[in-house]
Amino acid sequence: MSGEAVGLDTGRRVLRLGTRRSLMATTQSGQVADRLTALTGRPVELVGVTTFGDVTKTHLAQLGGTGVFVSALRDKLIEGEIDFAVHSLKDLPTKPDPRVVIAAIPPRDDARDALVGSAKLADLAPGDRVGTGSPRRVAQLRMLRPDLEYVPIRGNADTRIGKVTSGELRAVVLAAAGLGRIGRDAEVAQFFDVAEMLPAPGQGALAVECRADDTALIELLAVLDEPRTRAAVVAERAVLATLEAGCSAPVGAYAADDGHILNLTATVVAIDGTRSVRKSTAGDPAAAMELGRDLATAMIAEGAGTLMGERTH
Ligand SMILES: NCc1[nH]cc(CCC(=O)O)c1CC(=O)O
Repeated sequence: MSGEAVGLDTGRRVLRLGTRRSLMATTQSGQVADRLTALTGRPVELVGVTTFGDVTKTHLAQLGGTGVFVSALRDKLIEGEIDFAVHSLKDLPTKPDPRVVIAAIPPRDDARDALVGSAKLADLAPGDRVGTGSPRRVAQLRMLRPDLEYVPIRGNADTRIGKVTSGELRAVVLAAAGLGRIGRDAEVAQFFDVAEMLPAPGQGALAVECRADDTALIELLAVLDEPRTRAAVVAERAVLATLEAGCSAPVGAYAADDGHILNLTATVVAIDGTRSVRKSTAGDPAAAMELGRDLATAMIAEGAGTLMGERTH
C-alpha cells in the first residue's frame, strides 16, 4: 500500500507500519494492516526495516540478549519514521520499554510447534539429525527422543526447511504459525500437541506496538485487540518474567481459556532433557498476570531456577 501523508491531520494521513523484510514479517504486518484498514477505513503503508537479527550470523542463543528483532523497529518508532510496528510476541523482551506500548494483541494463530520432514518424531531412526536453534525445543525434544542428534540452526524458515530438502537434516522444528504465514504448512509431518511440547510464551501471537505518547493511535489500534489472547499471553509472559528468563531459555508456557477459566501450564527443562519442572494452574483471566507469576514462583520453589542456570557455563 502507498499514499501521500496529508499534512498534520493525524485523523487522515496514511499510517506507516514498520516491518522486518522477511516473508513471515511482511505477511503478518500486511494482515494487520489490511484488518486495520477494513475496521477503521485508515490507509496503511508498509515500511521495510532491516534488523540486527536479520543480518547477524551469530547463533541467536549466543547473542546473550533478547529482542534482536525488536530493537530496530522500536528505534524507528521513537525516531518517528514509522507510526506503529507488528512484532511476533514471543520475540518481545518481557521487560517493558516505557517509550512504547502494546496497543493491541490480535487473535492468536496456531501456538504449536511443528516438525517439518519426511516422518513423525516417533518414526525417526536413532541418530537422525534434527535441526532447531531453540534450547526450549531441544530440551523438550530430548525428553521425547533422547536418541536423536539435535543440530543448532538459524536463518529464516526457508533456509531451515532447505536443510531437510537437501538431506543435511532429517527434520527441523519450527512454529506452526510462522509456517502458515509463509505458506509452508503443507510440509509439516507432525504438529506437536501443546501438552507434549510446550510452546514459547506468546508463540503464534502478535503484538501491535506504538509510541506511548501517541494517544490517538493507541485508541485507534485498540480495535485490533482480542482480550482472550491478551490474557493468555500475559499469563505466559508473567511466567517468563518471574523466572527472569529470556526468549532463548528452555521455558515453555501455554495458556488458554475455556470461556470462563484461564488454564496455564509451564515448564522449565534442563537442556540435556534429563530433568524438568512442570506445573499447571487455573484462574480468572482478569488475574492473568498473578496466575503466571504465582505459577513461576511455585516452579522456582521446585528448583526451576537451578535447571535454567545449568544451561550457561
Ligand atoms: N524466533 C523467531 C520466530 N519468531 C516468531 C516465529 C514464528 C511465529 C510465531 O511464533 O508467532 C519465529 C520462527 C519460529 O520459531 O519458527
